[in-house]
Amino acid sequence: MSTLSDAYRNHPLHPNHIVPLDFSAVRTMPDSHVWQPESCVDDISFEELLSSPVPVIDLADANAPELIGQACETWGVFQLVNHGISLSHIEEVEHEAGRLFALPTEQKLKALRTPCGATGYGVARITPFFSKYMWHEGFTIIGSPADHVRELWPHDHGRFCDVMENYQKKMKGLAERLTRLIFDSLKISEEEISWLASTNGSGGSSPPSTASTALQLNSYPSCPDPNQAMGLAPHTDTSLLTILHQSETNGLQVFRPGLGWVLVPPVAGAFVVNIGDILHILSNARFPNTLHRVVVNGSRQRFSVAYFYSPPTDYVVSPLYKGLNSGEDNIIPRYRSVAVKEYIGLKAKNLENALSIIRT
Ligand SMILES: C=C1C[C@]23C[C@@]1(O)CC[C@H]2[C@@]12CCC[C@@](C)(C(=O)O1)[C@H]2[C@@H]3C(=O)O
Ligand SMILES: O=C(O)CCC(=O)C(=O)O
Ligand SMILES: [Fe+2]
Repeated sequence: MSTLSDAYRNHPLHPNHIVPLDFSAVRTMPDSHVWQPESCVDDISFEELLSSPVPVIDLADANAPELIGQACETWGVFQLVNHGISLSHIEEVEHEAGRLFALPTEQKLKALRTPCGATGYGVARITPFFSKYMWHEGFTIIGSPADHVRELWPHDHGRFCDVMENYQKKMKGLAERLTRLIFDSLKISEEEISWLASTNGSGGSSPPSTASTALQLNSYPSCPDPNQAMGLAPHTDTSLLTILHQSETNGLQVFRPGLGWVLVPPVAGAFVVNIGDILHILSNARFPNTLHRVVVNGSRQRFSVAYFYSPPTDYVVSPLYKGLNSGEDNIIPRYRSVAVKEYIGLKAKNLENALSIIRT
């Protein structure tokens, strides 16, 4: 069975598209990082934001399944509170991420992602598609980060690894729970998603889930001219769904057609859940794959931690949603079937057109 790392191995990156800037040494904006003004600031006003906020859903609320279904359909993104993962666990992850990004640049470069690799320190994978660089550095983890982290802290890598591995386990449980709720709202049966582990909480032994998952630590250093910079350029996630925690500094914006860029305000302990391309395909385009970006700050460094959850890379994705009522049955599939690994390859070559290539 192939893995997420295998899926990226066939799409090597140019070395120029791996190494982040040494942000600690920068006092003025290098031209390589200056974006056209119109691509940076055109977010909606505070008043508009108040009248159209990204939904915040309490997972302990009896209506949560219905509210999640609605949010997926209208926004493709929502904030989740009362999800059962304690703030102290999240803060531990942020603390370790902060420790990593605070290392001197030459130290961080010891954990640099290789051109054919999927994990380690480096710029965002979408970098080659833009003529300017982003004000961002990242660290990607798939499973155990030990190989990279040993290079960073030869005598003291255990704590970082434990925290990240433990967090991935928690995220996986939450991702499975959300996936079940979401598929339920689409009237897609468990049999059609056999790759999803049956963690029914009854204590019985259950088959291991083979979902593809990755944890991405993001750092957006404070920037001498935030209006000219881009933290993370507009993109959709490839995943089925992404569960993100953002530190207390504003930065994440989602694009709402007809409205513009809408801030997703940080809520302590909340997760931002957003629909990725794979769920957009599975839902036969009923759920939008939310376009989002990150703007940066003039005085504060911002961190976020994103957990990407997808079916196994060999799984063939096709529109499973056939309508909620029998009258709607057999609605026309908007996309052809595509294996997860094939889709990753299409996106690695055509960031913006991957979905149109598989459109029927
Ligand atoms: C599983 C993954 C999704 C991701 C590529 C990756 O291998 C790990 C990094 C992820 C990330 C984070 C920043 C935005 C993004 C588009 C990118 O460039 O790297 C996503 C990728 C994705 O969703 O395709
Ligand atoms: O930093 C953020 O808030 C968003 C990060 C993101 O979009 C990603 O990692 O894909
Ligand atoms: Fe993203």
